[in-house]
Amino acid sequence: MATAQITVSHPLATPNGSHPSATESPTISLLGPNATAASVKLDVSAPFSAIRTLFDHLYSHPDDATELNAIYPRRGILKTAATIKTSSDQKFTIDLSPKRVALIPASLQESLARHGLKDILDFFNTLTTEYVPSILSTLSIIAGADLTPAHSTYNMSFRLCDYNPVTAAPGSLNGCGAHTDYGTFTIIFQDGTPGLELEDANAPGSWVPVPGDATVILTGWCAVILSGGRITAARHRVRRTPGVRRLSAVVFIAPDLDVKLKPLGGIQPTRPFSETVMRGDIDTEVFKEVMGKRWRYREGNEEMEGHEVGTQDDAIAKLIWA
Ligand SMILES: O=C(O)CCC(=O)C(=O)O
Ligand SMILES: [Fe+2]
Repeated sequence: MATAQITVSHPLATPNGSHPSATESPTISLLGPNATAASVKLDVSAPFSAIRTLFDHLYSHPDDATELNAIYPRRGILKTAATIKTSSDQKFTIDLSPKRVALIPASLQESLARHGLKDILDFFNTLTTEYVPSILSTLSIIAGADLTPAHSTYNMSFRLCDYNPVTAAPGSLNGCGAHTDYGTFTIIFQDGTPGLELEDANAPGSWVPVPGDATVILTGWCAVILSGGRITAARHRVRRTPGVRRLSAVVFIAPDLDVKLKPLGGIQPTRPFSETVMRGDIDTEVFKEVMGKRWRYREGNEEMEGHEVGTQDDAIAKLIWA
């Protein structure tokens, strides 16, 4: 296995949004004055032409899309709510994981392999074997406790996003509504098209654009909890430019499903967590279910009762903080 050298200089020593030059040593530069978001230089790039090919193939071959969706009948793999819903995120996604890939029938695997899937899966495999362990080690330094034992099963998912101009609301600027990812960390590859924005932690409601060619690591709620608040998580969103297509490839890494989400042993929390969290009542699986409902509502894939509508971050904040 290749070992990626990922080092982080002291967060405050790295100016906002600065990019390390080839000769400089940090290969990660933090996008803000804390550990919520970093722009990274990785020796792997996402195969965007294969990603475009796979989306276009599935749009023009509905039988293949139907067969692919059948491996996960509950919600499907290719999500296209934006073709009919104007208020949801105006994007299409392909949501995969190692478990789901294994369920794709061999004949469909072969056909999709030729239409981009092979290159895409090779990319995700390289990325996870070469980079995930070193990113976890780096985050462990910031957390002050070893995060790796809570990630022994590689609970991860792969998402391809197509912010396609042809949706129910072609003029809408809403590509992906404001949210904080639920897991430990997320790696986002972009096709060069801007749109991703981070909320300024010191000025909520104020959004900072990320350069369209940056590869970004964002931390999520599980990292916040396990690190006792030492790691904070960046809210982010994607704005569309009407008429412009944008593709992204995203890996979500979460703790193992049975990990109790509470500050890891030995960590003194930076602010008090709820009793529910401190008792260890919530494991990753339950947390994902709680958070997933609002997530799917925003993305147009699940309906909600009127009184339940609120931002997913408000609901999580209420659950985890004292
Ligand atoms: O497409 C992007 O750049 C980000 C997508 C995202 O934040 C997500 O799917 O959670
Ligand atoms: Fe996200």
